[in-house]
Amino acid sequence: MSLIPVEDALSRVLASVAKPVSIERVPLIHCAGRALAEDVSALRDQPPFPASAMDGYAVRSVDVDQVPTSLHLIGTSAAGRRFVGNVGPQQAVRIFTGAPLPDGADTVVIQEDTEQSGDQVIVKERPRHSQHIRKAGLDFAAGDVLLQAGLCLDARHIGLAAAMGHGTLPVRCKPRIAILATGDELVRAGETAGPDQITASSLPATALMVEKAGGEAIDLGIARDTLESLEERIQAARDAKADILVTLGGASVGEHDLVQQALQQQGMELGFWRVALRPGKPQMHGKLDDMLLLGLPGNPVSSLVCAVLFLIPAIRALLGDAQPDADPTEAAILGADLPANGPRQDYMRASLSSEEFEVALTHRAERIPLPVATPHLIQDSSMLSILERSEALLVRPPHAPAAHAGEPCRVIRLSRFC
Ligand SMILES: Nc1nc2c(c(=O)[nH]1)N[C@H]1C(S)=C(S)[C@@H](COP(=O)(O)OP(=O)(O)OC[C@H]3O[C@@H](n4cnc5c(N)ncnc54)[C@H](O)[C@@H]3O)O[C@H]1N2
Ligand code: MOO
Repeated sequence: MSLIPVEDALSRVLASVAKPVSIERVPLIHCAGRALAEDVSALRDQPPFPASAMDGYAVRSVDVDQVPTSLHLIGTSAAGRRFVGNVGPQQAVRIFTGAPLPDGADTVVIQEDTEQSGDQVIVKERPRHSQHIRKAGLDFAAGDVLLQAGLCLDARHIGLAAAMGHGTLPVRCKPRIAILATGDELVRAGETAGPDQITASSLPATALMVEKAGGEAIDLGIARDTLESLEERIQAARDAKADILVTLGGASVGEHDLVQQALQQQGMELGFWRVALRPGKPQMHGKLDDMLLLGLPGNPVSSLVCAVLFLIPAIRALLGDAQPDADPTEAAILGADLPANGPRQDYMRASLSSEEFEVALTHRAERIPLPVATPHLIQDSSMLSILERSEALLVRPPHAPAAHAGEPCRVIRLSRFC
């Protein structure tokens, strides 16, 4: 099978997501990071009544045209307990921030512009008509659609939803992503490794990316390099009703790379295997009944790159995102000279400098600041210490010509995914 371009691979992955996951109602405080499933409208006006924005006195503006003037205090309107009655000529009501404006009053005089003496208040400064009053519905009105389906909910959305009168929101269920590391050489994080062993570092790292994207990570542990061990864990993923099974490693061509064979024995329909990218060439895709299969390569940097390119968009599609294939790159300036690229799309680990270049765009007069992306000299896909020092992946298309420092380039910011 020849290498397929990254865009084709992504289209095939997304085409194999049949439909978004179902919807559940969740209390607001548990909605952080969840994907809103439906448009949500306000159940009431906010504020629901004309309200005072200041502590002071509610008056009729005609009574305070000439100042100083003395008004008769007839009661108090507090937040949560309104004054019942009407403000008549030469009358005032003591009012506090957030309290309903009494009938008859049209202006609030702030406390600092008055003097109170018994049941009289002397207004010393002439107020602007209707000052310090928030009209009913100033913020929003009942029926206004303020939260759109597809939003990834944060504290701002939750505060707004609460003010709109909601206690729960309809969100997409978390897509269930089973993650299976494979290899005789692997031990779990924290376990003592034998002399020929290493830690399955991409198991917790991938789980974190899944959770950040709004999925639920199901840790299937480590399968050994036997068909029996692999098939047992694949069955565990089916039993867990996983939407996606992600395998880590065993995707390449060696005798111990049995993942594809094990999946095929269970009935996998292979989508593609091997993509024209670096790192991550052995990436595999398929389906086992309704379960999407993503075989990520074993090298931990390769698995992270493939998770960014294929797994996260698949999770977004499951969450009902209308554009799961939205371009994740942004503009930057190259910080070093680079040779011409080969036939695979390259994702180079790069640091992003905080000093930003001012760049004149050819098609626009304005100048925009851009970060400088400097690729690390060593690009070994096993090296996590370099990945940790990389804020971005610098994307180089297949056969890109040699490039020079200062030229425009495209980068993927890793903080969006990791
Ligand atoms: N003859 C060829 N050899 C290799 C090719 C090839 O095309 N022809 N491709 C290379 C590339 S590119 C990659 S990437 C790797 C990936 O192959 P596999 O997916 O089969 O990965 P493994 O062989 O199982 O492991 C590779 C490497 O990564 C370590 N590993 C595995 N799982 C984890 C994990 N969960 N966390 C951390 N590290 C892991 C494993 O110990 C190996 O060191 O193949 C090349 N070879
Ligand atoms: O493509 Mo491999 O993923 O170069 O390391």
